[in-house]
Amino acid sequence: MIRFDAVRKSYPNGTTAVDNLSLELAEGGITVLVGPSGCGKTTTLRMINRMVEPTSGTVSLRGRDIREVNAPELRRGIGYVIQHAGLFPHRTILDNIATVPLLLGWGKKKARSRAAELLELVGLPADMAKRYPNQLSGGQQQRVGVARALGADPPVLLMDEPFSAVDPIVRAELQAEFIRLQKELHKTIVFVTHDIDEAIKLGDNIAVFRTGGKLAQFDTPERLLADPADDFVADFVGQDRGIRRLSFVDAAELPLRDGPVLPASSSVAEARAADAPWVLVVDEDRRPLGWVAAAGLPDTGTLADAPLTPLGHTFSLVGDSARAALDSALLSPARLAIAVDARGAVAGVADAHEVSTTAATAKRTAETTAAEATAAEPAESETTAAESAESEPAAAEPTESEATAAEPAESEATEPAPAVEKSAPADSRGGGER
Ligand SMILES: Nc1ncnc2c1ncn2[C@@H]1O[C@H](COP(=O)(O)OP(=O)(O)OP(=O)(O)O)[C@@H](O)[C@H]1O
Repeated sequence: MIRFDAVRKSYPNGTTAVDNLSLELAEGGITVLVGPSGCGKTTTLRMINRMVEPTSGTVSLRGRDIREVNAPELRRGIGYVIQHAGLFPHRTILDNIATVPLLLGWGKKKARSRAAELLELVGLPADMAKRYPNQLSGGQQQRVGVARALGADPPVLLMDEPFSAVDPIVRAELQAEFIRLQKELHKTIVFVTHDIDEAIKLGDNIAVFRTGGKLAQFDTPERLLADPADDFVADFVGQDRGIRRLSFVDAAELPLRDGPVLPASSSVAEARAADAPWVLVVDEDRRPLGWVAAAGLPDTGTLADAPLTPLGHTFSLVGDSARAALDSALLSPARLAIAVDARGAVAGVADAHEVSTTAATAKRTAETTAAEATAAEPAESETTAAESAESEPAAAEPTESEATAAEPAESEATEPAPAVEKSAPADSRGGGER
């Protein structure tokens, strides 16, 4: 969908913002660009909608060199979301969202009805339509920013640290909402963040950049965690990557042991015979009721008479990850994770060590799957290469600073969506906000 071929961007002051970048971004997926401050993430993103022109190399969209497409036309198909949302302060929320449809000449009625749909799509109540941006919280404004970028239903969305300016709780909500939206919309999204946790949570693929604008690794989150290309990437993804990786291991792959698991009708003598510090007590359908400590067993009777300690969390063999199993083990009074099947019946137990040592096997699984997927991918389209070869050489373009300065925000249907008002410093280099 989006392809960088040997792309370089350097500035007259000698800074190389992006150095020899070759990268292919899949259609309909989220690619996250991540790395330390100043490593070239934003520059890379802005080269996709021609807010920044490469010094050399080629960026292509669906096989077409983007220099062949005039910038306004290109941007019509590319939504753009920035930190702080960059909303127009003197326009209502509805009119903010309707910006791009209006610029495209949809007519007020149709544009506003589309905006109302989008307001709902991003999870905001209809009565917010008439408010102004300063009457919304940061998280709500950010949702409006996303809605506005989706105005003309662009196939591509560029998002530059869209959730960085809100507190961690709102941020987690926005991320969850974003994942839900993407499941519905299947946009091709390029997402910039400096936060590796956010990258792992959201990315189908992650490009890790190092200072100097060099690509350090481009991989799925699973492979990034399992097999960092070098010390820089290993450091960047963090010391706890082993634990993070468990999120990508299906709980159904974990080895389980049988117990001790006993029905509440079992005798105390049977529980003692199990010779374990804790016994898991289940009902007649094997649904877990609680733990009983060997030390707390009554002298006689059944387990129904024994004092039960609450279970903590169980994990499901259907849909949960090994990470949920690890949490379950660590939070369990017996230090054992309880696996339940689709009916909620106990399938077995595992301790934290058993869960975490599956990482080694899981690593092989993830690698094999990735290798198989790569092998199965069709070769690059011949037509694409031919089309590029036949195309006219691109005309000389204004520099990005000229282009940005010269384009008044609301002048035409050609601004990157959303357009940035002249007064809004959020996305301007001189504004010092980023
Ligand atoms: N117009 C410019 N003139 C000179 N240098 C620039 C210009 N724009 C960006 N740079 C430099 O290029 C490098 C990459 O900048 P870029 O904004 O792409 O990094 P980033 O990874 O997005 O950083 P951050 O996470 O801090 O936003 C930085 O060193 C930056 O100072």
